[in-house]
Amino acid sequence: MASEPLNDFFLGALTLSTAVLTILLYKLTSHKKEFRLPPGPRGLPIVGFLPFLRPNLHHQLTELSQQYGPIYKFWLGSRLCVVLNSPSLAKQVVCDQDSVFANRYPTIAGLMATYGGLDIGFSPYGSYWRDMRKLFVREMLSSRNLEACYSLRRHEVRKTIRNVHTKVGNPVDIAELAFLTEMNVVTSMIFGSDFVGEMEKHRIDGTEFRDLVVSFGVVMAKPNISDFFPMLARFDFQGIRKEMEAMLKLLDSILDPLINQRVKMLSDKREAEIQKNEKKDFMQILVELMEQKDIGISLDLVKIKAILVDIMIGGTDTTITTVEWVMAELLNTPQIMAKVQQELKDVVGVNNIVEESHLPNLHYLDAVLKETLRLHPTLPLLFPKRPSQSAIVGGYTIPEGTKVFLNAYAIQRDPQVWESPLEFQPERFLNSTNLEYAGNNMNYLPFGSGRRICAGLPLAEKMLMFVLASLLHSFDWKLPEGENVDLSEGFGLVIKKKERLLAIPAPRLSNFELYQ
Ligand code: HEM
Repeated sequence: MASEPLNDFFLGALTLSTAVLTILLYKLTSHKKEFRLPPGPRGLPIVGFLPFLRPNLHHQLTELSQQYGPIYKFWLGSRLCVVLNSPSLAKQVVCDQDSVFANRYPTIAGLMATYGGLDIGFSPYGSYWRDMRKLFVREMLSSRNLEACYSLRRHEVRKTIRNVHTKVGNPVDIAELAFLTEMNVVTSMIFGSDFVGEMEKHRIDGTEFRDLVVSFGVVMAKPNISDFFPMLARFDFQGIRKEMEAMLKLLDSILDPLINQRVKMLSDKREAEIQKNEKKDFMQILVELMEQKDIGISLDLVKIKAILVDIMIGGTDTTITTVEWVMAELLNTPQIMAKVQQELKDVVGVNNIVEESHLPNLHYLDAVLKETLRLHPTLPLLFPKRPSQSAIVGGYTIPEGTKVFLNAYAIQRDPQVWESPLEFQPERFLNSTNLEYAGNNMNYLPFGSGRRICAGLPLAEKMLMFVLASLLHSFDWKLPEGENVDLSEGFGLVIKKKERLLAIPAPRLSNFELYQ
């Protein structure tokens, strides 16, 4: 945190922030009787707790709960933050007062990346968000549409299996493999099976596009001083706004021609070129929705791009990271890996390939995935919430506009909630009927809860299960000689493994044709 721009900005911030802080303190103390803020660590004048933040925020926030209790506060610059670390506090926010806490706290980079919060994830709670989310969940991710683009997912996953088969006996970087697979699956679901071909038509390089998607995630994860001191935002001390502007320009140059071509195809009514239902991609669904008047929202080019950002940036990194964590946990516990593979043998068979129709019967793999997301929630603090009015939580006042973190990481590893919480035990999910992803059980929140629960959940679950089942059914995996699995975490918005996981595949199926 203590980088050069910080030094520069401290001086400038001093004067401006003193005024803000004085007003805030006056407001709080002059209402002492009504306000009872949670306890919390003291910070420094002006900057608050900012200089003490460590890169792995969820670890630090979990440690602080041991000192200050399940609800505590701290200041980051002029911003009051409150952290909730227990299931009962979570319930008060995402069940009892969900509509009050349904607003987001978007960062400057996040807002820019989503064309000013025109997406689903960062748009403020209200009718626009409701219509966009409805369109996404009911129209794009309806069972019918997910079914309709199954052949696209299948095609890309089979390509990955063929690719891994060429690497048999050699170490494979699992995150890279998961990245290529997910990116191919996602881009083909969005743009159709010949995404690369379509891009080439418009002289766009596929690698450049993938690098751009990665860079979006990196820039969005950078701590931005302008987020803590909004008055300083126009100075853009760290150059994050500038970086984001350049990336958006590049993204526009890639997406605009692809979308415009589809719009033109539709308006020309060149039926022959428009894919039929059995292979409908998201672009086609979106441009068709643009023409419809009864969907509650008037879609345009920019809104379509904002939705695509949610899918490409929000959807891929979380999924890839989860695939890597599952493989790491399985390589670390060979007896659990053996059980997963036995199940695949029983359900799919060794003379067959995995189809999505097998997934509902893979109960043990499902439990492995759930247990992985318990120990390694990719967004451990979910998306911070912003109450639209002052609220009482745990007997304390949370003023309007506070940045509220719901610490799913702490809850999912809490010894008062989970037996042997640090052990990887998928069995705990096998016999429980109420530990689903739907966010109804406050002990388990990897996709969040309430009205702003992950909108991509049906697709995420399908893609994760399909990719994992295919990799584990087709190959045996082992670590390179002398290597152990390192389960430590890296830093970022999405919590990845610190060390890349390398694993060596060996064919598991006797029939060579199943790899073709
Ligand atoms: C392992 C995979 C994934 C995980 C763990 C995950 C997790 C999450 C979490 C924790 C949230 C915030 C919920 C909250 O604040 O209560 C969220 C929001 C969201 N996710 Fe996911 N996600 C995943 C995959 C996806 C995919 C594949 C998509 C899109 C295709 C997606 C789209 C979204 C959207 C649009 C939101 C914002 C919802 C709203 O604000 O209404 N996610 N996700």
